[in-house]
Amino acid sequence: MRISAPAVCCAGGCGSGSSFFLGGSTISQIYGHTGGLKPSQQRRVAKLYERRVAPQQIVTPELARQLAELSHETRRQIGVLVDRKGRVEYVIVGDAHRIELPDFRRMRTSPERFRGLRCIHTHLHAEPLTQDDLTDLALLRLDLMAAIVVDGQTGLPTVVYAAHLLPATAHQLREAHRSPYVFLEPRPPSQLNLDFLALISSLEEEMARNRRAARQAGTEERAILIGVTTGPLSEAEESMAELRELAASANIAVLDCVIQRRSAIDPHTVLGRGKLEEVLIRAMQLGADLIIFDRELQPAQVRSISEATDLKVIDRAQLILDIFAQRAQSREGKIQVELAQLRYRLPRLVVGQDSAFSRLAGGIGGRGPGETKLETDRRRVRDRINRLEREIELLRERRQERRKQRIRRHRPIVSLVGYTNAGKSTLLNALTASDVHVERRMFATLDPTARRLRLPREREVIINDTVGFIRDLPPDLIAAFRATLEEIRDSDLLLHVVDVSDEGWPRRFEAVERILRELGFATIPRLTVFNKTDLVDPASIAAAERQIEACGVRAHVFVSAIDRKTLDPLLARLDEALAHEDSLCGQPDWSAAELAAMRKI
Ligand SMILES: Nc1nc2c(ncn2[C@@H]2O[C@H](COP(=O)(O)OP(=O)(O)OP(=O)(O)O)[C@@H](O)[C@H]2O)c(=O)[nH]1
Ligand SMILES: [Mg+2]
Repeated sequence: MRISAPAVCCAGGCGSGSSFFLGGSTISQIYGHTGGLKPSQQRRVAKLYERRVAPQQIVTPELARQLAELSHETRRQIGVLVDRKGRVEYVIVGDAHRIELPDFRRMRTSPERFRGLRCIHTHLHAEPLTQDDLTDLALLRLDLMAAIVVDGQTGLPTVVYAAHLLPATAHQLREAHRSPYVFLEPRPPSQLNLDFLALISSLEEEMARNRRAARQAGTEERAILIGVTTGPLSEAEESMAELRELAASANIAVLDCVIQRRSAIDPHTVLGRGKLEEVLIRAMQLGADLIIFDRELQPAQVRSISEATDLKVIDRAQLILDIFAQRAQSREGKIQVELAQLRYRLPRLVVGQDSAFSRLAGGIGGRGPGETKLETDRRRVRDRINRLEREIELLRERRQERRKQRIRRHRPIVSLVGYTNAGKSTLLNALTASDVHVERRMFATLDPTARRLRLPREREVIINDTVGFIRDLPPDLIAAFRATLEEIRDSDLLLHVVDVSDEGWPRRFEAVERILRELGFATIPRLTVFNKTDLVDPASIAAAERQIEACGVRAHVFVSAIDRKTLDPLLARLDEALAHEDSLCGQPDWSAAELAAMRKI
């Protein structure tokens, strides 16, 4: 069995389905391959809509017999989808080997429930459930998949093969390679004495229990993270660890991480098709709400992956944008984030996916517009982008005015820059006895804060806290935050704060230097401030010192922002640097080749 594209059926049996009037006014649509059926056969197939099954039963012997007889006669598989009340909701005709289920994934179900439909269909060659049957069971989250074997001689049903899904926790999946399916013992239709309703409610209870257990305090959504790489596995793992941190910062519980190494990225599905199906089945078993890819997805890729699942699919850039959206406080911050989100999402608006607006209103989530709404949505997004750009331009001019005044007062400006979470705000607080918001999460700071700092030699400087950087910062975000980042441009000195307790610091250092270069700030003198020395042993500090000096960075200092005593050398260095700005010119303006060399350390 395979899931078909959203079913569009024409009346009268054109090969892709047909419609019938049964019992007066109701239209009963037969889905699938109806071409070539005699009108009398079509009528009998349509009559299947009138059958009822007791809710506790999987299938009645009568319905099984009718399905078998019709299949035998037409040499085609015939199937019905039955709801929890025992009503036949869909009738589908296939060919001798398969039938295609209508695609109803757009109708979302709660992640704590199955679809509320079981599929009962016939098999003409005595075959048990096929891999396609099982994949449909999982991807459509059906209550149950059953295949009635039709006797080739008599046309009567012999046995019923049936399977249902088994919810699991991430722990169970890791420990026991638990199969997602439970197969019932094959039995003749009259001996299927299982209370179907009781079974399905106990499975749904288990699913809800697992979800509650996976819900960590304060988390709102549950995700599976996917990394696909053509490079070294170690880099993919490091990047995945960062994606985990980002997810935590966005209040998302991570249920599982999957990394696949491939010789090439699949242009349609990113992962291989088989692997993608496996991930989707896993997501269903674990009760995930969304899948997050650790790379940028092209609009077409989002579309084709979304078509294979009713889970939400986002990429790393979108996750970062979501965090920014959750954090933005000031009017300017909010406008900048909204602009970045809209620019990012415009080419990615997909029919049936959440609209640009519902997402902004509701954070990560929601399903949205149909085809007709899409064009209106695109136009509205473009209009809004134009409005926001004008607003940002005004704010930018105001900012420039303020900066000019500051420069007129001749106070040197020092800006803290660095990777997110490096400790910039903590350092600002320690240096100026302020209480700027500090958090273990990434992107705690979005709005720049300026404070006055008095240096030992009575010199007063302005010190700026800025938004943290991250590897592969989404370009839309950089563009939108240009106004904020311009604050950095007028700095007399940059303090590049590096978290030395993070083993991956050289790569993070490199990412920040690269962004500074791209923003045109590489010529501003820089002092590298290794922070969090309280978390590492002296040997690691010495090793870091050797590494950085090997790269020609002489201007560096080691501190622990949570221990004021360690800040004196930094203050002295600042004083000295601002007294003779030339003393910092030893900081190289990194070329691409130097950055590559840095990376190999
Ligand atoms: N142990 C230790 N923790 C530190 C130190 N400096 C900062 N932290 C912690 O590191 C985390 C991040 O600190 P922040 O000051 O928010 O980092 P940031 O660079 O401003 O981060 P963003 O604003 O997100 O870019 C917080 O939990 C701090 O308490 C330090 O020297 N030692
Ligand atoms: Mg901060």
